[in-house]
Amino acid sequence: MLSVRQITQRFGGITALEDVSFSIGKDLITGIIGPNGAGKTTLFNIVTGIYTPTSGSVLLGDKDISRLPSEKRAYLGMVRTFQNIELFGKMTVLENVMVGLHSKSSSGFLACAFKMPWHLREERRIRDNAMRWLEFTGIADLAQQEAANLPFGKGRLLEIARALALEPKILLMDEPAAGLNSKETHELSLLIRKIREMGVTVVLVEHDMELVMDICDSIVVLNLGRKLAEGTPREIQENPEVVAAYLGEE
Ligand SMILES: Nc1ncnc2c1ncn2[C@@H]1O[C@H](COP(=O)(O)OP(=O)(O)OP(=O)(O)O)[C@@H](O)[C@H]1O
Repeated sequence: MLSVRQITQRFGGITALEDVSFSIGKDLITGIIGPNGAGKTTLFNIVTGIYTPTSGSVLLGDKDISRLPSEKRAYLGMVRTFQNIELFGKMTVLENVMVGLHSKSSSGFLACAFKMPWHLREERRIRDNAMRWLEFTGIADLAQQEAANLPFGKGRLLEIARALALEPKILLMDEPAAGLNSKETHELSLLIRKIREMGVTVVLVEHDMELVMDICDSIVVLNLGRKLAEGTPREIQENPEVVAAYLGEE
């Protein structure tokens, strides 16, 4: 469904990625891992449209999206979450999810300004829909709290709720477990599985090896800008080259 073909990325004299190719299976959870400096963030930024690769392409189905900006990729069903949570602090938790839905709303400015009946109906529909995603991620009880007051782990769940409200086909997550304690990480693993069961393809860049091995159906390992291995968690754990790359890091 999503594939990268022969991606090379250079920054001046540094080659961050060289000739990286792989495909991501529909309705699966795919993890991208690798030691520090392997090129994971660079690859994530290319897939999500922040960087245009020096060469190579990103395909969604048959469509070459390598040069599409992030917001256009969102229209095609690719939505991302950030490692540094980006929420509207002054708004409530519920409003944070509603904001994303308003951008998809059909209700125009005048209808909104004059509070026309169809606008109010639309507003209620958006509110109910946003609430549904707060329930899905387990934070409905916090709907009326200011987002700035949320504990870190709940903020991460809110960011996931907001991304899901856009009804992505592919959810790309940048280190979703970063900063979470072990209980929160366990809850996150259950949530990511639930997202897959809903028929959403999940791609994550993640340092937490336990989480990756637990939830991923497929793993791509990068090392020094190249693809070192690709396979099931078991195949990756048993791959001597992968083990050596990680040991070399210590
Ligand atoms: N904007 C940039 N300009 C110059 N060099 C860069 C840039 N971004 C990344 N690099 C270099 O590219 C290489 C890969 O970096 P990248 O951040 O993608 O690795 P990573 O696997 O995400 O690492 P980490 O696990 O430490 O976050 C590194 O050598 C890095 O210094």
